[in-house]
This record gives sequence, C-alpha cells and structure tokens, in this order.
Amino acid sequence: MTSSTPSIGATVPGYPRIGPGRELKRALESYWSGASGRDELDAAARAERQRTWRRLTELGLDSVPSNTFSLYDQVLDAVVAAGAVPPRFSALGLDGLGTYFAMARGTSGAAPLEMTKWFDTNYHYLVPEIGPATRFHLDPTKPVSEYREALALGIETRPVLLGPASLLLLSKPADGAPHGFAPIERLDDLVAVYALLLTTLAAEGVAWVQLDEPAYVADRTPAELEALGRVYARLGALPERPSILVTSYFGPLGDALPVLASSPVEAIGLDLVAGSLPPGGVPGLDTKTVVAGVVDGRNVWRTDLDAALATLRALEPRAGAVAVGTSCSLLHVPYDLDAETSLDPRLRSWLAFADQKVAEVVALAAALRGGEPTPSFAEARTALTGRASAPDVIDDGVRSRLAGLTAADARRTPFAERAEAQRVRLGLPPLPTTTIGSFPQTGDIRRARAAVRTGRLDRAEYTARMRSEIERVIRLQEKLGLDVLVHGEPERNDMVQYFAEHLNGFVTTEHGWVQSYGSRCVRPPILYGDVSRPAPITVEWATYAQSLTERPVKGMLTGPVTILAWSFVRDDQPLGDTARQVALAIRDETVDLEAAGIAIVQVDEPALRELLPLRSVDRPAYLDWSVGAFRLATAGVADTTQVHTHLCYSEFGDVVAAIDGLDADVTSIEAARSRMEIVPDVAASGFARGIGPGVYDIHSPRVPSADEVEALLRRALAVIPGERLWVNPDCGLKTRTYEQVEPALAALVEAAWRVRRP
Ligand SMILES: Nc1nc2c(c(=O)[nH]1)N[C@@H](CNc1ccc(C(=O)N[C@@H](CCC(=O)N[C@@H](CCC(=O)N[C@@H](CCC(=O)O)C(=O)O)C(=O)O)C(=O)O)cc1)CN2
Ligand code: MET
Ligand SMILES: [Zn+2]
Repeated sequence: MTSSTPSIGATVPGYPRIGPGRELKRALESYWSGASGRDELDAAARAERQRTWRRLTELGLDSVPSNTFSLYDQVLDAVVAAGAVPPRFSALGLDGLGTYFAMARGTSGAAPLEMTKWFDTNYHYLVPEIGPATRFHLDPTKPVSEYREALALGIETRPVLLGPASLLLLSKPADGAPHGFAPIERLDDLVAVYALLLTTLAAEGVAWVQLDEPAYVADRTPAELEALGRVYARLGALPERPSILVTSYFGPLGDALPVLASSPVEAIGLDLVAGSLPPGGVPGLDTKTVVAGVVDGRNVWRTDLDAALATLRALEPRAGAVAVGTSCSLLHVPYDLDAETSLDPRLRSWLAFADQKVAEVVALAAALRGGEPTPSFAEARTALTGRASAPDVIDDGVRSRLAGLTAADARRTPFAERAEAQRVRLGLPPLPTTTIGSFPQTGDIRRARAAVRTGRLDRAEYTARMRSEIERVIRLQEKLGLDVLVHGEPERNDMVQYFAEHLNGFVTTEHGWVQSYGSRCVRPPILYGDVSRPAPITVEWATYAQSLTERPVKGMLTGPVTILAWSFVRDDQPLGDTARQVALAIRDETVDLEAAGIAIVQVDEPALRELLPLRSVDRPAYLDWSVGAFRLATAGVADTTQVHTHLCYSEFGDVVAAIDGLDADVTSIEAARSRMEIVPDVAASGFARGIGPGVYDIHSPRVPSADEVEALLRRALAVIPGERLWVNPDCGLKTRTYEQVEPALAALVEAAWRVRRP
C-alpha cells in the first residue's frame, strides 16, 4: 500500500441488486421466457449497476464496492472468474451467458448446480463443484468491466469477490472425485488464479480489492486456518497488487482473526453486530485498517449511533485505522424505507433499510473523524427511546400467558398411544399418499391477489375465487387417488408473510423485496412487538376444503422457527423468547383447527436447519429453544389429532436428533434429489415415528415415472417399515405448473399402489 492509497472511510461490503422495483427479476424472467433478448437484459443489468454506484456515491460512501451486482449469484460469479465451470456445462457449447444460466437453472442435458442456504440466511447460493481435474483459469471479464463501467461514470470502486478459501470451503467434490477428496486440497491452484486477477486489477488502476472469507466465522480445523494464512501470505507478497480488504460476516472470526492480523493484507472487515473483538491483544491488528461492521446489515432496525460510535472509538487504540461499514452485505435487507409510504410513521422512525443504513455508516464515519455528530444522532436517540417505551411493543397478556406455562404444555402422550388412537380414527392404508401443502400458484391467483390489494377486486369476490381454486385442487386430488388431501394454499402470498399479516406484533411491507435466489424474492415481515393471534387464520379455508370431501384434509401452518427465520426479528429480547410467543399463536390455531374437525395438522419447519448456529458451541442452546417452541406450538391437541411437520433441506446430518425431539407423528423431508441418501441416517438415529422421504423433486420441471418413484420407495422400505412410511413429494408444488404436477402425482400414487401389493 502506498501513501497515495485512499483510506476506506465509510463503506459497505455489498448492496442489493434485484432492483428497487424488482427490475432485474422482471428482466431475467422475461429473458428466460424468450419474451425479450440479450440487449434488454444487458440494459436492465447496466441500469441497476449504475443506479447503485451513483446512489452509494450520492449517499456519501468513501469507498464504493463494485462486482456486487450479479445476474444470479455471487458464488456462481466467482466460479466463472476462476474458470471452474464443470465439464457438463462447458460441453454444451453455449456462449458465456448461456453457460452461466445453464449452471444456475439447468438445461435438458445438464442438471443445474445444487443450491443451498448462504450461511444462516434465507439467501441461496449455487454450490461449486470442484475435483482433482478442475482446471482453473482466470476470466477477469466481469470484475474488470464493472470497474471500468463505474470509472466511466467518474466513480472509483473497490471490486468485491468471494475469497479463494471460502470458495473452496463452500464447494462440494465434483462427481467422480476420489472418496475422501476435499475441494480445499485445490487451494494453491486456485490462489494462482486469484494472484493473476489481483495483478490484472492492479494494472487497471484498482486501489482496493475486497475478498470475502465468511467461511471463517464457522468452526474451522487447524489445517483450514493454516490455509487461510497461506492464501493471504501469497497474495500479499505479489509485487503489483491493489490493497487487500478481507471481509468476514455473520459472526466472529475467532481463531481466524490472529491469522489475518498477522498476514500482509491491509484491511480486515469484521461483523461487530454478530460478534465483538476478543479482549486482549491481537498481534498485528494495530497495523491493519479494521472495517468495523457496526451497522446491522441483516436486520431493519435503526442503529443506536451513540453505542456504535462508542464501539468505534474503543477500537481505535487497537487498530491501525478504523473504517466504518455494515456488518455484512446489504443484500439481505430491502432498498429504501422511503418507498414504504403506508407504514405507521412512528414504527417507520425505528427502521432503516439499505439506503438508510448507508447514511448511518456515513454519519458514523464523519463523527469518528471528529466532525460534529450530524442531526441523525439526535434523531436516532429519539427514535430508540420511543421504541423502548412504545406501548404496543409489550403485551402483558402474552407475557403472563407464557409465564403460566409448564413443561406439560409442551408434552404429548407417548407416541405409541397417539399412533393407535390416530390409526383408529383415520383408517389410512399402509404407505399413505399425500402432498406437502401448496399447489401451483397460477398467474390467475396472483393477479387476483394484486387486484384485491389495489381495490380492483372486492374481498368477497376474492374469497369466492380462492374457494373455487380450493375445490378444483380437492377434486384433482380425489381423481388422482391421494389419501390425505390439502387445500393447496392459494390464499397465501407466502407461507410466512401470510401468517405475519394475521398476527399482532408484525407489520409487512409493500416494496420490501429481498432476493432469496436467482429472480425469486420474498418480503420478510417485520416482527416488532409481542406476538398474539387476534382471530383464527386458516380455519375457514381448511373447513371449507374438508367440507368438500370424505378424505382427511390436512390443516396447514408454518412453524414458529420458520416464521422467525424468514422475518426481520426484534433485537430487544432473546430470539427464544420471541419464538415462544409465536409458538403460542400457532398453538391457538392448531387447537382451533382440531375443534373444527380437522384430524391432521401439519406445522412446517423448513428453516429449522437454517437457523442452526454456525459455531457448534452455540448449537445445543438453539436446538433447545427451537425444538421447545415447536413442541409448544403442537402439543395442545388431543392424541387423536395427527401432527405432521415438513423440513426441506438436504443436509439433515446436523438436525437428525432434533427431528426426533420435535415429536411430530409424521415428518416429511426432502430426499428425492439425493435418491433417499438421508433415509438410512434417519432410521439409524432410532427415529421411530412416521416418515415421508420425498419421492418427487419439485425443484425440477421433470416429471418422474412411476418406475422411478417405485424404486425410491423400495429403497426407503429397506430401512423403514411400511406402516411408518408415507409417500409424498420433496416440498410444496407452488413453483410448478399443473402440466407437471398432475402426471407426477399420478406416478406417485401408482408407485404407492404397486409397493403396497403384497
Ligand atoms: N419466505 C420464504 N422463504 C423461503 C421460501 C418460501 O416459500 N418463503 N421457500 C424456500 C425457497 N425460497 C423461495 C422464495 C421465494 C419464492 C417465490 O416464488 N417468490 C415469488 C413471490 C411470492 C409472493 O410474495 N407473491 C405475492 C406477490 C406476487 C407478485 O409479484 N405480484 C405481482 C402482481 C401479480 C402478477 O401479475 O403476477 C406484483 O406485485 O407485481 C403474491 O402471490 O401475492 C417471486 O419471487 O416471484 C419461492 C421460493 C426458502 N425460503
Ligand atoms: C418451503 S416448505 C413449503 C411448505 C408449504 N406447506 C408448501 O407446500 O409450500
Ligand atoms: Zn418444503
């Protein structure tokens, strides 16, 4: 670093990219459908990048990031930059963009890269496939052209890339890699490509580059820590390179901090919201710029600027220099609070979305430099005092109800007794067939919802349309011969937002879209106060569906952990306390469904795995409160009511014991994509209740044949007795079409019949 290198000052590690009005989502979906061409997509992408750089400059950042834009995913972008495209995609002979989308979405000839959760967030990344034969080679096109594009606007930027160690730690072994191979074994080869990239960027005139190493906020072996040191020793030793900022987020770096502090990098980004600097000396830190992530990049609360400034000041004597940032990329929050014109102004004053957070970072950096604290400090103080004393945040009724609970409220009678009572009541065949809940969300359904929102359709007409949709779904399931039916969830915009809209303690936004994967977005609700259920939510829909058929219809609810995981949660009390409040509201709903004659209630917990803490020391406490919340939500019903749950992630290893702890009568899990790989583990864990390993991969448009489903069922039957085995898809059908769903479910029912035959 030369004396002319600009200091970082105020910055952010990343920024949303889907567009404030979801412009990129629309451009992508239009391009994929063939309705528009390459030029339109390029124009939309360029417009979003340029808008972002201008906005961040206007808001006052000293160092503006680039290459944080992505047409699909930043991990996929790093795969492309490193040339690590798996051969099944390069063999397609497509151009760059065609290959890129083939990896993201698959083609008829090549299954896409696997998608999995980005740490403990609701963002999904594409999993790189790395083997001994992967031939890395530098493709600097994207970071270089984005840097030039910004420079042409007069904006000097800091290119951002996933760091080499994290890239490999987030990868999986390529097909055909020898048993025991780990992608990290290829680190030295990959670092050679990053070295070339840094040299290339230096030649472009880049002053700072940001390499993200979030994998080091999880537990890492000594060899992995050593590998991190090796990477940055080597990159740091390059004769011509930009200054290097290594960024971490979502937790404290732990043992990786001294490794980076003693490496030759110039700056280290720390998440000081999810973690804090350890007490005591960190050798080498006093020579680094610490980019202090004191503004929460994952939640929407306004920052306590006084407290953040105190943290920054306390850091000053320990670091070479202190710069200010958000705790992580702003990808995980909506763009701009100013778009939310219908929010209660008092609540609004407690919040900050991406642009407001950038302004907070700028204000903190200015105050740290010794300038006058801007008026925003006083405004923040007023807002926070208001929030702390707001009457509707605390609900004494909820609190006393929770205080009055005992362990018995979260306990059902032993499974064997319940199972017998349910067998008698339900009279289901062996290997009962069912689905996970949602049926396709058609354009008609979504348009009707948009119309009722804008007042173009009245409530009664909307309800009538949803009822006719439910009737269609019930008749279809009867025709297909399914045993346990669902109502199809047409009335739900989203399985979390829908419940939040009907519970006290939440508000929802109009424009607060956050990318979940590719072009798919969610509007996470904001949980700001004590939670309760003012009135039954799903009972009318469920009883209407049940009135249409003799077969049992499952009541369908979202569990407390998933509601929390996919919302912005309050930061003024432990998450476990909030979970119990949500659990009570869901418990009220299960009890009301039961009273209305519903015999089976499913409480989905797909996010149980997602919230699992990144460090193993923190896991037992999490599993304790999360499992406890689920049990509280479901233990209010009689033995004769069958409780189902649904989880849909491929990595179950870490939560197999917790699944047992949930004490649901039947658990459906995702299993088709891994061809039932997980089932022996579940059986070996001693799990002895009903289980429905998915036999239809709903993430793919492909329709499975009855033969395939039968083969999967026979595989499951090898380890699970027929009286406990359920037959169902991997997950809900909302993203599929009826043309795909009908034949797939027909195959599923046919396969169950074949396997049932003695
Ligand atoms: N919250 C949440 N997280 C989750 C999941 C989930 O289901 N929910 N599933 C997993 C995978 N993640 C997913 C996330 C989003 C979507 C998804 O399909 N999102 C939809 C939006 C869903 C929604 O909120 N729909 C609303 C609003 C739809 C909309 O865009 N309406 C149009 C108008 C209607 C039209 O013309 O189509 C508009 O507002 O402009 C509704 O149905 O009411 C999308 O991006 O397209 C799927 C999976 C993990 N995380
Ligand atoms: C992401 S889990 C989805 C469960 C929900 N009941 C559905 O079928 O859509
Ligand atoms: Zn699911």
